[in-house]
Amino acid sequence: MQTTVATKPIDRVILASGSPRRRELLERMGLRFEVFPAQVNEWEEADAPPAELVRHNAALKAEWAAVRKPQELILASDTTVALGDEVLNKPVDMDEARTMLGRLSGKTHTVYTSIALRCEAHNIDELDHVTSDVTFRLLSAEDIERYIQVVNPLDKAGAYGIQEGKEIIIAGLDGSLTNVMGLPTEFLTDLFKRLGIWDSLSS
Ligand SMILES: Cc1cn([C@H]2C[C@H](O)[C@@H](COP(=O)(O)OP(=O)(O)OP(=O)(O)O)O2)c(=O)[nH]c1=O
Repeated sequence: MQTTVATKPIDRVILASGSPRRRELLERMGLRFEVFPAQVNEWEEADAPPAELVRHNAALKAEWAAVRKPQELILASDTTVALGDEVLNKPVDMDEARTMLGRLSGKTHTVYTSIALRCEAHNIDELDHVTSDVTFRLLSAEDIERYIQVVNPLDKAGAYGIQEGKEIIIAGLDGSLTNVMGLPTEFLTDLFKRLGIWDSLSS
């Protein structure tokens, strides 16, 4: 005899991320959510195509959570910085952070953040990415030292956070600020509305 399992309505998001910025941005959106950080080995090659890299990593994180919580709506993301043809991920130490900030100095780079949304029970499987262009001020060695004293660069792609100490490093932004911080909230709002689940997540 076949048994059918009742499908649970979508009433919250499972954020498959350990990033405090993603949590904060989701809180600001006013949605019901729980945090369930995915434990995966991310693809981090410097010469990988950035769009493919962030999409691959978000899909990996979403998959990790979706197999463990097939009834839930899983949200996963990945952020990276692309300077020309090169991908700058999180620096491994302070020296690499200094080098990354020196390379970004006086230039415009592109920040890529992907969004993977999965719900096995409701057949939701969405994968996309958003880009923003960020221009750095011309930084002296003193500016870089001052910056890494006020901001921990080690847990951030490109060794900087646009949300912290931006007066030291940022000259301009073209695109979404929340995308640079790790979760493009405008894009996400539109996606939830398109899927018809915004009201059930926020009410
Ligand atoms: C460029 C930039 C990145 N970042 C952060 C966002 C991401 O948290 C981090 C990039 O690493 P990610 O691998 O995208 O995320 P994470 O490891 O912090 O969290 P998880 O994999 O569990 O979801 O860099 C900022 O906070 N501000 C910025 O301006």
